[in-house]
Amino acid sequence: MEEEVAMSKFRIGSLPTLYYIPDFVTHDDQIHLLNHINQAPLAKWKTLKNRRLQNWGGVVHEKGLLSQNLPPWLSNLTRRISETTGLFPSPINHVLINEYLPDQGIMPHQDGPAYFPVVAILSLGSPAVMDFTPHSKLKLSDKSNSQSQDTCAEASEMEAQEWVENHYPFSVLLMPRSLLIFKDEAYSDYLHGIKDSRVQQFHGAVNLNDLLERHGLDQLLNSEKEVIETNAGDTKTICRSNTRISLTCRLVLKVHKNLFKI
Ligand SMILES: O=C(O)CCC(=O)C(=O)O
Ligand SMILES: [Fe+2]
Repeated sequence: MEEEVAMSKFRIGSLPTLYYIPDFVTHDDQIHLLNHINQAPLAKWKTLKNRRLQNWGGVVHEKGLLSQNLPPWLSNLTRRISETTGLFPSPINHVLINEYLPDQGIMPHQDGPAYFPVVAILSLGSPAVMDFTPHSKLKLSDKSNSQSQDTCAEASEMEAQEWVENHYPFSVLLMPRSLLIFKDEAYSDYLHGIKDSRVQQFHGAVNLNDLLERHGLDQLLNSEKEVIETNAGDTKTICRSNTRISLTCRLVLKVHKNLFKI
């Protein structure tokens, strides 16, 4: 609970479990991290259809993590994330590094069941807009399965309707060097994804007011040349011109020591 109080100043939007920490790492830290990521052997990259990724900490299976120690340049970062947020019950042991070219993104998805339901994502390079979409299908079928046939059908339908009415899609503007954290409801009731387009709109982003309060629009526009305002302030877009690198830091509670080198 104490940690949630410490984190409360970083809460964004209407969900109690979504946090955004601007400038979590310095410009020098960003260069240092990017150097390590870019110096990794080519074989460390796994190329998917619409992005490349590096997997650190071991292999995640349904039954847990076949763990490998994180290198110090990553464990220094994950230790800081744990200490600052106080939201991880034991040290973060897995980091996925995603690389996106300006027209690449990630499909709406929910993170796998092997992870403890808290995720911290550090953004580096180009900004991006992350969209959160209520996960209604699963939620509704969960509810209808758990109710006993006819007697509860009506109550269940009302509950489902209420659930839909209380869950809205929203987006978050992920600026370079920021840390996004989401857990519990934001983790389980929403899919998250990034559109695979170079131009992304962010005028409805739930952290926009915080960013504007902190930087002012002029500074935001000037500091990141990819952030653009058009139409007399109505439409705000980013136009990604560089690579974005994200570090998704998570915890797998069930760990098997990996005896084999991978
Ligand atoms: O790149 C990001 O910001 C999101 C990555 C993500 O959702 C994941 O690795 O599961
Ligand atoms: Fe994810």
